[in-house]
Amino acid sequence: MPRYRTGRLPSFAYPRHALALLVLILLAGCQLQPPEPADEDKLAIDRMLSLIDERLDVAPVVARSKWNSGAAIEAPEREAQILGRVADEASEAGVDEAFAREFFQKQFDASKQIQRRLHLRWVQEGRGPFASPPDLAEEVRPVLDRLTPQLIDALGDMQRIARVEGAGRYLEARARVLVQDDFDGEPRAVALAPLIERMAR
Ligand SMILES: O=C(O)C(=O)C[C@]1(C(=O)O)C=C[C@@H](O)C=C1
Repeated sequence: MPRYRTGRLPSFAYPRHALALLVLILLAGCQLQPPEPADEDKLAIDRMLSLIDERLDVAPVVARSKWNSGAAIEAPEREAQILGRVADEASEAGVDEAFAREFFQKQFDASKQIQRRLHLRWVQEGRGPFASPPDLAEEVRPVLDRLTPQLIDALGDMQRIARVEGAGRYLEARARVLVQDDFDGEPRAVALAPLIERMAR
């Protein structure tokens, strides 16, 4: 005897499968939407990145000044002077001193990378001196000094939002837009490393 399907099974079971499938799709959708920091935190990250960019932008000016004067790219006494100030101001602003020092050391390293690469390029080009480059002590270093307290302030914000989910991912994506880098992204990666290491993805 043929067994007849009653028709109950499809009308009962398929809607349940469809519902389960819908729930799975919705859950997958939730997983595909990575968490994003709040607008206020995004603004703080953008400000930090713009300051890093501004600081890196001074490196070619330093390079031109040193090209003319023949001064060494590495200036350890100047780094020590900045780091001393950074330590004082960071502790006043409630920023972890080791974090602030590491951050500024990486900004020096990124600047030196840019300066070395430019000098190498100018050697290869057989470049002569630049016409009236700015004075390092009188004109260029004061620009960097004005950025120092602003960067420390921004580091305080980064410390506060370091555990915000998605902050690190947002920072990395925005860095490609806000921090220019004419050297294969290497100096930029160096400058950003202390932040990327600490920010939750
Ligand atoms: O002031 C200089 O001589 C620079 O080259 C700039 C800078 C900096 O980024 O502040 C970079 C490298 C030096 O070792 C010291 C300081």
